[in-house]
Amino acid sequence: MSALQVDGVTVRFGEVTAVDDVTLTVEPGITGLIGPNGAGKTTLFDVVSGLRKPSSGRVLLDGADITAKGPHQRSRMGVARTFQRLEVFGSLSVWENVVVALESRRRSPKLADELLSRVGIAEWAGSQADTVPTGTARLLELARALATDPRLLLLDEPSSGLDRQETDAFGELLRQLTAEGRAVVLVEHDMDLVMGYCDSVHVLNLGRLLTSGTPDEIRAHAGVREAYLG
Ligand SMILES: Nc1ncnc2c1ncn2[C@@H]1O[C@H](COP(=O)(O)OP(=O)(O)OP(=O)(O)O)[C@@H](O)[C@H]1O
Repeated sequence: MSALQVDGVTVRFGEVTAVDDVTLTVEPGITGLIGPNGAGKTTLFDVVSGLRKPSSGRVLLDGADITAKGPHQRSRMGVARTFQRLEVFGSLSVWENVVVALESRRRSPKLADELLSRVGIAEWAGSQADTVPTGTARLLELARALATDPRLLLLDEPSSGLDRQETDAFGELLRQLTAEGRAVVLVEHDMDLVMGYCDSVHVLNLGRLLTSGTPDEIRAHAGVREAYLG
């Protein structure tokens, strides 16, 4: 059974159709969601995480229809998400940010150190969150998402702010997370990360699903090169 099914989802903002009858599945592993600016990637994440109700269509998590459920219910069901614009608590320390996320699930604060080590930012634990570099703040967002022990992890441009070496370490971390049975979906413009680490890729263009396939299939697809890869 697919971890996630998006079934005929359409989102309209007035005259603009941001997501246009998109049907796709996400299997356990790493899935890329790519496409030019304005293709509808973030809007689709909003629909999957429950922040936006689709104009039509359904969302299924492990086969169960969650379309009517709100973001908190989905979060409790195992959906976690990070944002393109960072959403950490700036006045709290890095460590406290993770503790807040753990406590929201009644999980032990003792897990915070382990999570910070896991994402590679343990040395920043005592720093105030709004003083750390962007790449570190992105990894903190990931640690906060992992604090909820998600089955489905939606990451919106997680590698921005990371250098090449950090991006590769990040890709390896994603592999470990999926080895634990989690499904990871990546909205990402860094094609080395997408092509190097994704098991499958969906391409959106102007709100529609252009194609889906393995990284090699996507690279070879003439329409994708024209619309996006250049
Ligand atoms: N709240 C909104 N109100 C009106 N239009 C919106 C809103 N949110 C998104 N849109 C429009 O919907 C379309 C899809 O936007 P979306 O942000 O989902 O694209 P994206 O693929 O995530 O782009 P990017 O790579 O630039 O983040 C765009 O035309 C955008 O202008």
